[in-house]
Amino acid sequence: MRYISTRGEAPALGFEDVLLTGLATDGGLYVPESLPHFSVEEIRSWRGLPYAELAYKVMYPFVEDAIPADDFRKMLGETYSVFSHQAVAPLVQLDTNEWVMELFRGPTLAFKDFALQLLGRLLDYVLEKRKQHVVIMGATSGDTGSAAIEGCRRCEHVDIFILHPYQRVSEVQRRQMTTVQGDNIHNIAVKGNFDDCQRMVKESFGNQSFLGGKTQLAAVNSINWARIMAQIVYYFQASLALGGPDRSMAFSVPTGNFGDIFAGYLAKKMGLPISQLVIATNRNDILHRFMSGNKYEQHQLEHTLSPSMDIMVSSNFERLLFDLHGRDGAAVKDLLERAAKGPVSIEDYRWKHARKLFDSDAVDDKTTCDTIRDIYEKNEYLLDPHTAIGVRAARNCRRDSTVPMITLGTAHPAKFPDAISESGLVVKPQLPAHMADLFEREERYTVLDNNVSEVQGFIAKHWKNA
Ligand SMILES: Cc1ncc(COP(=O)(O)O)c(C=O)c1O
Ligand SMILES: N[C@@H](CCOP(=O)(O)O)C(=O)O
Repeated sequence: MRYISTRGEAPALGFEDVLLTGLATDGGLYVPESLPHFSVEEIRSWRGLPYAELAYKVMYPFVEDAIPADDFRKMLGETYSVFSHQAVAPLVQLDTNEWVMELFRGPTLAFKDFALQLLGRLLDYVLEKRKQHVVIMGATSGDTGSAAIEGCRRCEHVDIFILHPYQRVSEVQRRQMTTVQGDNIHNIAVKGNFDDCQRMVKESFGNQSFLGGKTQLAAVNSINWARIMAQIVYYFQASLALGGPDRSMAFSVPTGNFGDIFAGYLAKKMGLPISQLVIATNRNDILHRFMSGNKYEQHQLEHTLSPSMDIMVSSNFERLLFDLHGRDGAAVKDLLERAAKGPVSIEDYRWKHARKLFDSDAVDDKTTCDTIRDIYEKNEYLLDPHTAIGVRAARNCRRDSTVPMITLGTAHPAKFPDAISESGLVVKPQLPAHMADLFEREERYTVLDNNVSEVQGFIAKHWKNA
């Protein structure tokens, strides 16, 4: 399998290099040159497989040139054995044909564990083979950071630098990152927002001279293709559990960086019958505004009760734009260069095609709280604020009530106690046993200005062999 850049100028790469490269040298994102396609018969034959084996079936075509089958199976077995539920991604029913898929049963309680537990193992495997070192540089609005640290901290050949927006992640999220001790783990609180952190990461990938040529950067954000690849699997899992592929499914996806829903779009292209994909955003609703009116325009970022989705520059949207533009990298490059300067639109027929692929909704804090409260009162089930946005959008956008609607449950409610109490509930979501002493653990992080040179200088000084 070869991977090509969405901006059309970087060299095509194989899986190993894509894994290590993160962002393409032309500033684009890597996507597979072509996708595997599975027949209904083949997908049906996967019913009842354990999650790790299903993951093997779905993902192996993407990695087969780089990793022998037995090695990949072993990695997947280890990856999904650390989840706390036997089903790995269990489904919870809210109402007739309405479900939440709990993607927060991994070690750091968010959907990021599905990909980052695997990414750590993939990096270890490839770096050990190559006897190579990398510096991981990642941006987080709260969940990617802890999942990346947990997934990669035991890798021998990495140093990890995670940038989070200072005072803009929940206390649980911050502590999940800053209390992990290790000489190769560095948390940086940037006096800015998530978009600033992500911009610094992308700029640093574009010019890595600050590392003095002694090592290279690797990505843990969903700019790394391996992240998206691992997130495709649970769409198959949910569908198979509810009668797919012999019936169609609808999914509602709490959306920020557009990685998770892009994985759903790929699952559909790979043959999974999906009749509806709902983009569910908070008030940082650039994607909903684009879907509603064909205007892609950045507004001032708002701080909401769903901080992990406080994102305006949605990285993976570029991967969709690439497809919408017939995989014309030059057109995507031109569009995104113009989008950095002001509002842009795309040709009407392309936009209409996007609207056939996705529905969308934006949910404000009050409605998020109302949804958390309503579902708790009716179902005695506690939603985190991101999942609540997904459930609300699912209800608002649903096209066919006979089709199962599955909202991706992206985080555990215990990560966001403020949103739960804001919704008027007195119930206190409990952290699981392995995190019971989180508030007693010692924290370690460095606060830096919103300045890329300062951040790069810090990394250059602190990585192991600097
Ligand atoms: C809890 C939670 N829900 C939803 C999202 C949005 O996912 P994506 O960025 O893949 O759109 C994020 C952040 O990525 C998240 O941390
Ligand atoms: N919500 C994310 C933001 C980063 O998204 P990613 O999927 O590109 O890593 C977070 O919690 O950090």
